[in-house]
Amino acid sequence: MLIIGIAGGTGCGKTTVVNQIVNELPENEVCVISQDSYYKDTSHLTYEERVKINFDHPQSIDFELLCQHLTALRKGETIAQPVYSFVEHNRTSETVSTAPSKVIIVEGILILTNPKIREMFDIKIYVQTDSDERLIRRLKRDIAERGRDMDEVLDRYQNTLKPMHQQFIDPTKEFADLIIPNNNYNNVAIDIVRTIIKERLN
Ligand SMILES: Nc1ncnc2c1ncn2[C@@H]1O[C@H](COP(=O)(O)OP(=O)(O)O)[C@@H](O)[C@H]1O
Ligand SMILES: O=c1ccn([C@@H]2O[C@H](COP(=O)(O)O)[C@@H](O)[C@H]2O)c(=O)[nH]1
Repeated sequence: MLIIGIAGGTGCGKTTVVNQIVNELPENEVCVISQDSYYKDTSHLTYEERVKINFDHPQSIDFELLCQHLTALRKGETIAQPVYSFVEHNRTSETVSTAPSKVIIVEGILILTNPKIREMFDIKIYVQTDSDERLIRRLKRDIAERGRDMDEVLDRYQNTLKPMHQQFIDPTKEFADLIIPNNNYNNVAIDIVRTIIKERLN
């Protein structure tokens, strides 16, 4: 089994990179775990209280559950991956049954901040995109797909995203085996990662 961790600031293109990598690979050989599925369950809070959570701080993530799930997958067990709702800012009651596979890709802004999770990765990748480009992408995506408006995205960017990125996310670059520059679509880097995975699948 090969476990690949893909980190990088919000909007850097992690999800897009993962989709590009996975696209041409056999479906049953690769599974994807998103850190977003492991935001802590905050059902005991009201929506107004949940909106105020700092979702860019490592404490917002249930790393214990993520660690349990990765350990289970490594042992060949199927897990029930939680499904997160960005609109509700909360875990839903649904889960997705995720079976172990030869390659597991874990992606998320904070996955390299946790030493136990970091140790589980065979390859650590950091997707690097300039902050202005990330902000533009995040604005467009969150308005189109996550039910936000411009003021909300910009307030969150100034108050939490930027300081948390500087304090927690950007420093994890030093743990990466590979840094993928992603201001533009980087097909060469995608091909390299795909080649590494294909070698493992053969
Ligand atoms: N290299 C790129 N160039 C331009 N837009 C991109 C690029 N990569 C991703 N995007 C777009 O930027 C937005 C954020 O990308 P996404 O993959 O969701 O980032 P992340 O998962 O890191 O937050 C999406 O709307 C996506 O289509
Ligand atoms: O309820 C939530 C939980 C998280 N966020 C924001 O999402 C990003 C992480 O997702 P990416 O796909 O990597 O962008 C993080 O910056 C949180 O601020 C949210 O808005 N609401």
